[in-house]
Formats: sequence, structure tokens, C-alpha cells
Amino acid sequence: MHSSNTVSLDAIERILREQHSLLGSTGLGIAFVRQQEIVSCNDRCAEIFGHGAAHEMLGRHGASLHPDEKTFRRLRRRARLHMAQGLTFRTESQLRRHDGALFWGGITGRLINPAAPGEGSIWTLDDIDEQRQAQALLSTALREKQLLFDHASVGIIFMRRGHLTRCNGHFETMLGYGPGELIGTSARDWFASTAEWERIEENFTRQLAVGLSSEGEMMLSRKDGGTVICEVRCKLIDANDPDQGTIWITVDITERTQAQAALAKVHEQLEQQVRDRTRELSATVEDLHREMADRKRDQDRIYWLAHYDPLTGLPNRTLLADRSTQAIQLARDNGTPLAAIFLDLDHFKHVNDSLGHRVGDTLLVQIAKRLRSVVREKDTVSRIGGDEFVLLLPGANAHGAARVADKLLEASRQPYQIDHHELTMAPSMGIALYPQDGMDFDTLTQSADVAMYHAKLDGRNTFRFFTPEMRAQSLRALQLENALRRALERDELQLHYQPQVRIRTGRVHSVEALLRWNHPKLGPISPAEFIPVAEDTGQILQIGEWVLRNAVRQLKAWRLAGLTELKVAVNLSAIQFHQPQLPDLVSQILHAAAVPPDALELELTEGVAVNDPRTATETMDQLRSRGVRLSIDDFGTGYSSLSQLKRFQIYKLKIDQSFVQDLDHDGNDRAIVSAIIRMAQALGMQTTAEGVETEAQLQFLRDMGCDEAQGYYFSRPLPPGDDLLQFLRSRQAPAFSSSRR
Ligand SMILES: Nc1nc2c(ncn2[C@@H]2O[C@@H]3COP(=O)(O)O[C@H]4[C@@H](O)[C@H](n5cnc6c(=O)[nH]c(N)nc65)O[C@@H]4COP(=O)(O)O[C@H]3[C@H]2O)c(=O)[nH]1
Repeated sequence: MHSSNTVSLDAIERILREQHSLLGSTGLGIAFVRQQEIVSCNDRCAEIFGHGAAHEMLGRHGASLHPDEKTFRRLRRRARLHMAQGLTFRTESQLRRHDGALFWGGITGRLINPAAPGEGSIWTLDDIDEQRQAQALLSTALREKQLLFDHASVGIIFMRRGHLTRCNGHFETMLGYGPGELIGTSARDWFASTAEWERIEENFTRQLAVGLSSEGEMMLSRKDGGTVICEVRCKLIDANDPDQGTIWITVDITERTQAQAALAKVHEQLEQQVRDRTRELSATVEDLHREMADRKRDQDRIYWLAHYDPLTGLPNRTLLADRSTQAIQLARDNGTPLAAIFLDLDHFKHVNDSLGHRVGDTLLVQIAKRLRSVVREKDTVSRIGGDEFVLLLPGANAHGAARVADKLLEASRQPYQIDHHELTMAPSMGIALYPQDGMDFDTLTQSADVAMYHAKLDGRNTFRFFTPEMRAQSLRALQLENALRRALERDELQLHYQPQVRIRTGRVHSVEALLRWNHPKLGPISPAEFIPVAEDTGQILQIGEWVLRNAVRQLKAWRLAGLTELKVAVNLSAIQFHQPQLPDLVSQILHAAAVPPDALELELTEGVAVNDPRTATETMDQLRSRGVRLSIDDFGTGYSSLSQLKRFQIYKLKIDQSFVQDLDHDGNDRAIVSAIIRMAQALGMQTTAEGVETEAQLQFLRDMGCDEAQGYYFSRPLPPGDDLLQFLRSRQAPAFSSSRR
């Protein structure tokens, strides 16, 4: 062997060792294959296929390294085509390990000598199973991501430097753009306004600067101009590199916002309704409270009015009745005494009539206070009428009640000062004791009332204890008083007229009006009986006015019927006479009936001037100056002085019938009557004798020179009917004979 052409054995061995270590140190598996079997391989190759050592691989058929025969042949066909051209065949294919498990391998194959394929091929193998699995995972993840991206029900956009770099279909649809149309657009293009964009940009920039994701709502503009309200969540793609841009997840909340707005509106409306309703309710509740308070106040007021006297604030009759009933029960249960005092103010009416109601009211209030101050706390002082009070004294016996009555009399002596008036007001009191004078409220107060009436009869300004005898006497007076209250309104009063006959001529110049009262149950009641009652209660004023009016009206009728010179005489009570307005009233009545004043004669009793001659004179002057004539009735029974008679310029004296009655057999009466007639003549006054019943009486009177006579001898007092008219006509005074004297 030539040394230059021959390779020494050592050299070959060295080369082989080098190749062996080269094959052993590479990370790739390397195998020589001839006739589809492995003839040589390195350890890595054995390791990849799951063998412990390379020699275990030797002789293995290529097909056993592939998943199946079919795969192996397909790969072999492809490799042969390639390698036959001297090219390296590369592929990735699944292979089978020794334990049967499949794995991915990266394979390259090359023929050792393309010109002689039978020399075999050399294959390298890389275990890329993990890499393939990672790739598979990656592509799955990417696919899933894309799916998510494409089908997400939220808009997803990627922004970089204010421009949209990518977005999903949902976002495009949301804004009404076609696929890809938004790529590259500026956010300003699809923000509802520049201001809105700047607001969002500033917000997001601020929040992203501190590494937070940013959230907010924004208003975008659709391609067709509509507005979309979005909820946005924005995040930097790479927190360390803001240049990478941001990803925005957007949710169209237009409908939700609108629904919320609508809901809020409905809610607000509802709340408004609730507020309105609440306001209405509280107003109603307030009204209700007010109404309840009003009602309570009204009820209290009604109760008060029903139980108290509004003027003095003292309990009224109702409350007195309640308290009396309770006190009576207590007295009965405990066997303790009880007294009631009925108190009536003497002549209180005069104060009212002369000084007016205001003074009268003030006086009553002061009196009420004084009464209260005299009695004890547990006693009741009540006002049951104009000037009537009842004091209920639990625990008081006769002695105690008398003491209280004394104290009341004592207290009443102190004058009351009202304006510039100094007034004294004396009480008349009646005392009734439980149980002897009354077992119940009504009887007890009635007894006290009766006793009071007797205190009045006994001269007033005093008190009397009730006695059973009083009741019988007073009952009639009380009955009359009550009945009299309704007499006028029930038209029970009537006037009868009694002619006054001129003795010399027998003619009638005037008639006297005499009041008649025919009560439906009590029958005819004499004025002598009921006039004092009417005077006592003050009813005389009303009645007296009625008498005046009717008498004058009747006179007018007679005058129109031809009795042109007839006059009428009307009785006037002292109480009427003390009315300051009497002269005006008389004038007004005469004027209304168109009757001349000298056709009216007012009959006064002697007593009218006794108490207050000055005022009486004034009233008489006034009446006379108006032309009215005045006469003194029942002359001889009172205490008229001659000087008074002169001063009063009385027109006529009427001789009381008590003197006339006994003229026949009583020398005294004859003397009195003749003296009266002479005196009257001396003073220039007319005389009329009352109660003339006989011719003898008339004769005497005629002889004495009496001017007129009146009595049953001529006529009883008659109602103004035909009989009377006939009588008057038959004795009509001739017009020429009429004179003032
Ligand atoms: N026995 C007897 N009596 C005769 C005779 N002629 C007349 N009389 C009665 O004598 C009374 C006369 O009236 P008087 O002295 O003014 O007395 C009256 C008068 O003071 C008063 N009176 C009557 N009417 C009124 C009135 O309208 N106002 C006022 N204030 N008092 C009146 O009542 C008193 C009684 O009146 P009367 O019962 O009508 O009684 C009348 C009359 O009916 C007679 O021949 N014999």
C-alpha cells in the first residue's frame, strides 16, 4: 500500500472515535438506516425512543418507530422523493417510543450516497414533543382569544396614541361601522364631542399614570350620528411600556342608561307623588288636628256656655242644678245640712233703664265678684236670671245661712263705683233649708224664691226663711209671673173702656182704658192682681206701651167713627213714669195715630212723686208741654201735698172709689170727698169720682160740685164693641162744649 494513498488504520480509528464522540455529544438523535432497519444510532437516539442504550435500537425496523404502517410508508415515500435528488428531507412527524407512547419528532434525512441509495440513509431526530404541545396550546389559546375577540358581547378596542389600532366586530356594530372601517381612526372621530373626548382622555391619562385601570362612562357617536353611551374599562397593554397603547372594553349601556333614566324619572315621579301625598296627608293630618282642637275648643266653649253665665262667669242654672243634686245627695248620705239662698237685687231694672245696659252689666259683674268673696270656696254662687242669684251652701244650717245672708247684706252696703256713678244695690233674699223646705233642686230653689218674694213684700233689703204658708201665697204670684211672660205674644190681653160722665150734662167726654187679662187656664185675672206682678218683673214697661198704643189707636178709630171730641185716659205705672224716654214714647204713639195730645190723659198714682219729686216734676213738665193731660188716680189714698199738686199742674183728681162707696152712710167719707172737690176747685183742677154705683152717690157728688163720675151706675168697663159705641154715641159730647176745663 502506497503511503500517500493509504490511510493508516490508526488514522481511521481516530476518525471513527472522533465521529463517535461527535455523534455522542450532539443533542440530536442520529441513526443510520439501511434496508429500513437501524444499523447504527447514537445514545441520544436510543434515549429519545425510550431505550437504555444505542445497541438496543439496532435492527429495529423503521415502521416500528412510527405510529402505524400507513404513516411510516407515506413518510418514506415523501422522503425518498426528496432524498433521491440529493436533498435533505425535513419533516415533523409523530413517532412511537419503545413503550408505545407517541411523541413529536423533528426529522431530517439524507441519503449517504444519492447515487447509491442502497448504501443507506442518515437520519437526525429531535424530540420536539414539548415544543409541539406548547405550540398547540398556544394556537388553541390564540384561537380561543380570537373567538372571544370576534364574538364578545362587549366592544374591544386597542388604542395607541389616540388612534384605534384594532377593534372587534361588536365595537364596529355598536358604532354602525363596517369591518375594518375604524382602524386608524382618531378617537375624536367617534366621540360624541371633543369636550367629551378630552374629559375621558384626561381622566384615563390621570388614572393610568398611577398604574390603575381606568373606568368611566363616555358618550360616543355612531356613524349615522346617533349617540351611544358606553361603560368603559381601560388598561395599559404593558404597564412598563405605555407606548404599547391601551385596551378598552366597552359596554353599550345606552338602553340601560335610558332605562335607568326612565326608571329614575318614574322613581322621581313616584317620589314626587309620595312627597305630594305625604304633604297632602300631613296637611290633612294637620287639618284634622286643627279640627279636633277646634272641636275640642268648641265643645269646651259649648260646655262653658251651657253651664256658665257669659257675663259674670258664674255657674248658670244648669250647673247649679247639677251641683245641687250632688250636694243634696251628699247631705242625705252624710246627714249634713244644706241651705240655698235665692237673692234678687232690689230695683236693679232702674239701673239698666236709667244708666243703660253697659253700666247694668258692669254692676252685675262687680256684684257677682262681691257675692263670691263673701262665701266659702266650696259654696256655689250662680246667676240664674237678670238680677237673680242662687247661693248653694253645703253644710250650712239655718244659723249658718242667716250668717251668710247677714254678711251679704253687710257687703251690699258698700257702694259700687262704675265710671262716675256711685251705686248701691240692696238684695232681697230667701233662704230654704234641706230637707225640710225641699228634697230636690227644684223644690229647694222654689222655696228660696218664695221666701225671697216675701222678703221683698216685707220691705226689701232683707232676708226671710221659707215657711210652708208662704208657698200657698207665692204660688199664685209665681204662676202669674210666668203666665204673664207669654200673655202679650199669645194675645191674651185686652182693653176695656169705662166712660167718664160729666155729672152736669150727662155727656161722656172721655173713657178710661182698663186692662183685662183672660188666661186660657187661670181665667180672667184682675189688673189689681197682675199689675203689681208685672211691675215687679219689669214686664209692666212692655205691657204699658202696648196699652198706650192700643188705647190711642182705639181712640183714633172712635174719632174717625164720629166721636170726634172723645178723649182717653190711660193708667200709668210708677215704673213707666220713671222711664226717661216716656215723653218721647207718648209723642211718638200719638203722632203715629194722628191723635192730638190733649185727647190723652195719663192717670198717675199719688206715689209717683214721692221718691224723686224733682225727676217726676221734669217728666210731668215735659208731658204737659207736649199737650198731654195728667190726672192723679185713687186720690186720697196716698200722700200728695198740696204744694206738689200745684207744682205738677195736675189737670184732674180722681177720687178713690173707697171714699165713694160709703158716701151714703159714712159721714167721714162724705167730708173727705167734699174736701177733695173743694180743694181741687180751689187749685183749678177737675174732679172725677170713681166707683159710682148709685143715684144717691151721684146726687151727693153733683151737690158737691164734682165734675165727672165713673162707675157701674153708668156703665161697667166694656170691650170696644157695638154696645160701647152705642153708649158713647148716645152721650156724645157736643163739639162746641169741648173745653180744656
Ligand atoms: N166696685 C166697683 N168698681 C168699679 C166700678 N167702676 C169701675 N170700677 C173698677 O175700678 C177700677 C178703676 O180703676 P183704677 O182705680 O184706675 O184701678 C185700676 C188701675 O190702678 C189698675 N189698672 C187697670 N188697667 C191698668 C193699666 O192699663 N195700666 C196700669 N198701670 N194699671 C191699670 O188696676 C186697677 C183695677 O182695675 P180694674 O180691676 O179694672 O178696676 C177698675 C174698674 O173696673 C164700680 O162702680 N164699682
